[in-house]
Amino acid sequence: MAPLRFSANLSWLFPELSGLPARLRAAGSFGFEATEVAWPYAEPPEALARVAREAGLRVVLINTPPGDQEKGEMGLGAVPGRQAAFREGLEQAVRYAKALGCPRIHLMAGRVPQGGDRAAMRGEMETVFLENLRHAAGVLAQENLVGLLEPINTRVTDPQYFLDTPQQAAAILQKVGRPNLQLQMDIFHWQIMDGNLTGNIQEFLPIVGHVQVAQVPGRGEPSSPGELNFSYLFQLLEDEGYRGFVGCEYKPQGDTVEGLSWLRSYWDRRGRPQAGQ
Ligand SMILES: O=C(O)C(=O)CO
Repeated sequence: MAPLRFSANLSWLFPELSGLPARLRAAGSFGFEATEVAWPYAEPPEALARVAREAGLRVVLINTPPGDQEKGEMGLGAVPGRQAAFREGLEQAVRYAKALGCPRIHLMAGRVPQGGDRAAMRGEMETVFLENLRHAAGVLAQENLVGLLEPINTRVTDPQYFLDTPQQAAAILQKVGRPNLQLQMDIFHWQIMDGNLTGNIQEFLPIVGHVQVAQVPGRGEPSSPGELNFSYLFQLLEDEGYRGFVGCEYKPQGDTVEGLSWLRSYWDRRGRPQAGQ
C-alpha cells in the first residue's frame, strides 16, 4: 500500500510563528509537501502562492469565508437569508483557489442562527444548503475544483453547527448528486460524535475527498495522550486505499516541530511519497 500524504494545516500548526508566510516557510522546511489554510484571505493570493512555491508546497484545501464572526457566524452555506453572502464568499474562495492552485474548497455549512431552534429550522436550513450546493457545484465544475462538506461535532466543539455527522452529510450529498462535491472526514469530530471509526471510515471513504486528524479529547498531536490509536487508523486508511491528503489539523501541545516527531517516525517507517505523486 502507498504511504499516506500529509498536509500541514497552518490555521493550527506553528502558532509560535506569526503570519501565514512564516508558517508556510516552516512547513516547507520541515518537509511537508502540502498545506491547508482555513481562511487565507488576509494576504494577497499571489503573494501567498509565491511563498508556497518557494517553500516547495502545494496548497490542497481552503475554506469558504466564515461570514460575520462577530455575529457568531461560522460559514454561510445553510444559513437562511445569507445566500448572497455565501455566493460572494464562494467567488472569493474560487479566486484564491485558482491563484494558489488549490483543488479543494471546504463549503462551510454554518450554524443554526443565534436564538434559532435546530429542530424547527432543520428543514429550511437543509433547503438553503441544497440550493447553495447546487450553485457551488456548477461554479466549481467550471474551474475543475472540488467542494467538500465537513461535519463538525456539536457535542464539544460547536454546539450550534448545522452539519455534524457523516450520515447527515452523505444524505445531503446524495440529494445534490454532483460528483465534484465530496465529504471531508475529520476523524476528531467523527470520534466525538459517534465513535465506530472503523465502520464509518469504511462506509464513507468512497465519497471522501479529504481527511483531517487530531487526538481526542485534547485535539493535540496524533501521538498525544487520548482515545485514538493512529497507528491503527493510518494503517486502515492505507489498507482502504485512501490516496487523498491527511490534514494535520491539531493544536500542538508544545513546539510544533518537536511535536511532529510522530510524522518523522511515520516517514521513517513508511517512506515519503515523492512530491507531485
Ligand atoms: O473545525 C474544523 O475541524 C475545520 O476543519 C474547520 O474548517
